[in-house]
Parts: sequence; structure tokens; C-alpha cells
Amino acid sequence: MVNHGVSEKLMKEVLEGCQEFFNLPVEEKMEFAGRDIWQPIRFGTGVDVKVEKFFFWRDFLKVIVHPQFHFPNKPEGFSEVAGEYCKSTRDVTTELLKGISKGLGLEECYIEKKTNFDAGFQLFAVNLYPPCPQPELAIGIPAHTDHSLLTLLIENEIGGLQIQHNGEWFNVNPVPNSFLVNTGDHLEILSNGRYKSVSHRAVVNNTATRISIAAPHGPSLETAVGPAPELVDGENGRPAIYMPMKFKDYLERLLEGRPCNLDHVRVPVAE
Ligand SMILES: O=C(O)CCC(=O)C(=O)O
Ligand SMILES: [Fe+2]
Repeated sequence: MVNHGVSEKLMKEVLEGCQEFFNLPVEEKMEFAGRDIWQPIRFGTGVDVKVEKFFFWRDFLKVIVHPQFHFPNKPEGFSEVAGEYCKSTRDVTTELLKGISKGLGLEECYIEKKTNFDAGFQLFAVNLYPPCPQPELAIGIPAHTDHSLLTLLIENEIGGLQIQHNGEWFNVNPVPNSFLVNTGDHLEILSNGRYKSVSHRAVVNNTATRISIAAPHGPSLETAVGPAPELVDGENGRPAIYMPMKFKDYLERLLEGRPCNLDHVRVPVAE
């Protein structure tokens, strides 16, 4: 997505801030280490975690930035830049959700209202993928779908993101100053399958460090989103294909590490 109104300067500054954060001494970053997904600021280093035959070749920083804004207090000035950036992605997402609501034949604020978006759960999730000597033996992030309604992603100019379409993987080439918008599980649920949650992954390379910042925007934690009744018509072959689940519970299921969380809420199809 281009012409989104977020300044090139802000995007550059936030990427630089992330680089400076990862450049901090390990001890300082480890102050934020943790496994609890509800910890507001969480740093992790995945380089030595073994998953089947592959290694997760990335470090990450995950921060809960909405409904309450949290942020590491270093490097200096990073929190202010990130605060402005998070607000900008929220504004862009709100506009997109309005357009999507209208496109589905619903009232403009439909998705915002149904998901209690004003109190929506938003993360600032940064991934740093260092060069990997044997990229074919590692993965940055394995195939997954995002839990959100929409995720806005920016990256430095090093490719690595791939999306799956009809069973095949395609490279997403970085377009400067653009957002890559991924549709997430909750848009698929709310639209009763009209929007598909995109399966994606990140691969690594042996030459350059890649940084990506994902901004997943979701419903409020207390809201259970189900298919919009307006988009369900059981008698005409469009039954509800998902069941509502409170977003907080949905996120907790992520801990089970299933590749596709939508399976938890799919309505079983009668034989
Ligand atoms: O690094 C990327 O491009 C993908 C990141 C991602 O999918 C995520 O953080 O959910
Ligand atoms: Fe993702």
C-alpha cells in the first residue's frame, strides 16, 4: 500500500530505532526476556532454538501498544518515535477497515463496532534476522497466519517475506515507503471466509541483516468475534463457517503452537 499518508521520515526513524534497540548489549535486552505472551514488553532470541530440523533464525521484540501504550525506555527517544508510528498505523488501519466494511456491503463503522476496535489489541512486533551461514537449514519465521484483523508490515530493503498462494510460495519484494497489508484470522472470521487470512513465512539469507516491523491490529481482548450475521445465509448455501471465540482465549491457543489457529474455531462440516 502506497499513498498512506505516513511520512517516509517516520518510517525510517522507527526502523533505525529498532536497529539501535537490537544493537544494545545483550544484558540490557535480556531485561525484557520472557515467555509470557501477556508480558507488555518481551524480547526473545530465537537463534539457538531447535524446531524439528530447522532453527528459528531471528531475534524479536514484542510490545503491547494498545489499548495501553508500553515501550522500552531505551534507546533514548525510541519510545516517542514508536508511539507516533503506532498511532499512524492505527489511523491507516481504521481507514482500511472502513473501506473493507463498505466493500462487504456493511455500514462503514461495522467492523470497528463489532470488534470494539477503540479498545483493540495492538502489538509492535519487530523481527531481526541476522545473516545466516546456511540459510537453507534455517527459517526466520515458519508458515503461519496472523491472529489480527489486519497487520501492517514495513521492512528494511532486504527481502525475505514469502506468501502462500494456491499452495506455492511467492517472494514479496520490498517496495520502499509502502506498507504490506496482511489480512489476519479475525478478518476471515468476521467476513465468514470472504477475506482469507494469508499464510506467510520469512526466509533468511547469508549476506544481510533484515528487519521487519509487524503491526497487528486486532479486536479488543474481551470481544468474541464471529461471522457478521449479514454475511451468513444458511438457507442459501452460506452457513457460518466459524464460531466466535473471545480474542484473549484465541491468543492463548497460540501457545499451543499450531500452525493454523483458525482450525480452533472452524464449524465442523457434516459428512
Ligand atoms: O518478517 C516478516 O516479513 C514476517 C513477520 C511476521 O510474519 C510476523 O511477525 O508475524
Ligand atoms: Fe506474520
